[in-house]
Amino acid sequence: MTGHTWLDLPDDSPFGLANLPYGVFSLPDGRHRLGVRIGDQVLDLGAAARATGLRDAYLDAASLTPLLGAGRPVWTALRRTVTGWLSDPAHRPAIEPQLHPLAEVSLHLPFEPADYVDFYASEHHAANLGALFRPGSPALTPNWKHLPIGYHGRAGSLVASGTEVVRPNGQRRAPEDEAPSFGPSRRLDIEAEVGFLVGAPTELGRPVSLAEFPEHVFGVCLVNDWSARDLQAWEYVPLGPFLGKSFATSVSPWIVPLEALEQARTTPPPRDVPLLPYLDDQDAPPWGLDLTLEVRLNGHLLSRPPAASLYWTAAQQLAHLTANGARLRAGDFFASGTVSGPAHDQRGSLIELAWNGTEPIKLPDGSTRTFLEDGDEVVISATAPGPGGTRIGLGEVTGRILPAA
Ligand SMILES: O=C(O)/C=C/C(=O)CC(=O)CC(=O)O
Ligand SMILES: [Ca+2]
Ligand SMILES: [Mg+2]
Repeated sequence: MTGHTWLDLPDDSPFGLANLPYGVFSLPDGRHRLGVRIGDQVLDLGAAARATGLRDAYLDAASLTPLLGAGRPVWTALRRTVTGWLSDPAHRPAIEPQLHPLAEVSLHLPFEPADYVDFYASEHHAANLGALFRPGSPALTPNWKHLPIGYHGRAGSLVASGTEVVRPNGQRRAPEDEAPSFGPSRRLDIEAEVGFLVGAPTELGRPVSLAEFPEHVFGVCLVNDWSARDLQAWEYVPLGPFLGKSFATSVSPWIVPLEALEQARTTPPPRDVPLLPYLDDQDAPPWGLDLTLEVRLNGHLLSRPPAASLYWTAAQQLAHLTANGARLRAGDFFASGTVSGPAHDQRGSLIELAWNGTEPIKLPDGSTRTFLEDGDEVVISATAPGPGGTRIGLGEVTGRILPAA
């Protein structure tokens, strides 16, 4: 799948032929179109199909959702077609006019979200949050190593990267407060996560096995699960996260196909307890992913969370999500949970990096942060190993904080 492109592109481009991520873009006419990123350009898929005589209704859609529903054989054939367009010089006259510089297009949320689930796959993150939210109790709850814990998020609050995030208002009660009050969150945080886009639907009642993961998951992107820690800490017992996380969840614009992450696949950490058969991946092909995330606040690198350290894989999360027969729909989306590695500079949230406000982070401009301030901009990016020592780019998910309404 690598080979050479007729485009003028360095061999080590993170957006070369080995990647070819999908997104949705618009030109000044405002119409949403499907695109594939190659280098710093976007190929208009619908226009390329027309120019080459390919009749494929999925490519004329305004979102990825119809293509998602078509399933793995269609995804594989399309990837082969696009690779041919960009590598065979015979296609150049038809394809080249359908390329647009990235700087001249607007990027959008590339799918219509169906359901959204957020998991909790990092042992390091779970142990840190356990220590901060539940001091005196064991760091991990008794179920943690037996099942991938998750909660249903708010699909309608998924937003495109670059969408400004208004500081949420809500109820909060600090330990020293006698009663709760209503107002702007004072503890606004980020969570650096990996997102997984479904893909081929299932019928109600049919679980998806570990082995079926690639038949149902189309690709991978980046997520910032903005979290108001003060709202969360007061509201979450006993039903879990609610308004503290449902005001905005930012999604990166490029969905990297699973095929592009073949070299990134890795064995997850050793399991400490035997797993029930539907989750036991000892003898299954591994779905750990060696993605290195980078979290920047106002341009300053805060941390490099390693997704390879996640205890639960996305294949296990999907198997668990459907174990009760819950069905999948095209546009379902799930996130890994905050990616935090064992080291301090691998933590994926500010509550961990600044240890609940007790160890403020120093920024190069001389200021410090415990949580986000109005005007702060957060950028989460990632790369993965690609063929022949190259890197696959996942792009970035960005957002800036606006003052509360
Ligand atoms: O431990 C808790 O009560 C809460 C944890 C989180 O806020 C994390 C969450 O959203 C799941 C994750 O991203 O890992
Ligand atoms: Ca989260
Ligand atoms: Mg829903």
